[in-house]
Amino acid sequence: MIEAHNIRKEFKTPVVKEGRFSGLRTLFTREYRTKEAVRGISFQVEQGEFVGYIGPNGAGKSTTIKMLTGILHPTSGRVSIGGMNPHKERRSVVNNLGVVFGQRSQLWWDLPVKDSYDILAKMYSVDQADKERRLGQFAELLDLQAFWETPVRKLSLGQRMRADLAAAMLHDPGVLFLDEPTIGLDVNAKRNIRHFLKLINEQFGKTILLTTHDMDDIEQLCNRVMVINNGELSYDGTVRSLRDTIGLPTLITVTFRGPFAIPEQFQKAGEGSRAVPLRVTSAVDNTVTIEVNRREMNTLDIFKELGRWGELDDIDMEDPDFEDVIHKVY
Ligand SMILES: Nc1ncnc2c1ncn2[C@@H]1O[C@H](COP(=O)(O)OP(=O)(O)OP(=O)(O)O)[C@@H](O)[C@H]1O
Repeated sequence: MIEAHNIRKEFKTPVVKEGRFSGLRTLFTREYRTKEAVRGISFQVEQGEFVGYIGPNGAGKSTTIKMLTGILHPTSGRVSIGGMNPHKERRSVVNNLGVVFGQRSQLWWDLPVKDSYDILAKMYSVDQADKERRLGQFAELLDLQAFWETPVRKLSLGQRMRADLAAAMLHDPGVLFLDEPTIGLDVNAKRNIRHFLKLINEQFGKTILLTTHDMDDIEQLCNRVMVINNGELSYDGTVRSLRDTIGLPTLITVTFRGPFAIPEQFQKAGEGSRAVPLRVTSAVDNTVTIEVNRREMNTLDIFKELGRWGELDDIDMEDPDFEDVIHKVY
């Protein structure tokens, strides 16, 4: 469906001169600096997948998306969407593509929301019946009626994002590229957008590539995540196995009823404590905090081990925050 085969992108930027008349000299300079923004990336996204594409600022995400949408031409390598080259067969590819940029709208700023849909329907040759049927559906799912007549510039950010999503879906594309669709939104608005995205992926079978800095978006929506770092793919797999690969510890807080004894090999700063999968990090009164690597010890064994220390009253387990996992990859 979406295919990138060893794509690279180099940008050549003029070297800015220092000193007096620097601007003028830069204008006539022949010196260029080459920046390799994407350094030979390959991946394949199948129909109906929901894939997260993440990486630190400047890693090359937008450059990749621009190559996939045909806005930029790869310096080398090959891209195809539904078997077509987005640069050469732009018209056909665009008909099957919806794009949402959280940072800017594709709607007409001064026009009422509904007028933008009229223009887009004409641009994509969507007939009247299809337009009305789809808008009816989106109006319900995204609650668009409340601001149907409002000029786009007067919409709240959450409303604007909902209006933009409907716009991207109006011509019923099979593939969606979403760039930060929840940026700046409050908890409720994020939840609504995520609910809609999940629905169009699961019920309508849309293939979605999502770029975001919000790790909750990734955890809640994506089956698969690709991490780009300094222009190269550093991970491509499930969110679950990314957690496992990184192997950050799960935090366990256990309260004992009555006396308990921590075996020496699990004690806080005990020599060799690094070698065991379970380490006590603090013990205050009857409450003990423990770090455990779940790759090395399963839940049942953890419970059995703790049961040997004393009579258990309460246990709380906290898996590592996905945000922390990602920091490890970056
Ligand atoms: N038109 C351009 N000309 C020169 N350099 C560019 C151009 N576009 C991007 N770059 C450079 O390429 C690198 C990758 O940029 P890109 O915008 O793809 O990163 P990103 O992962 O999308 O970052 P962010 O999360 O900040 O949006 C950066 O170093 C950026 O400065």
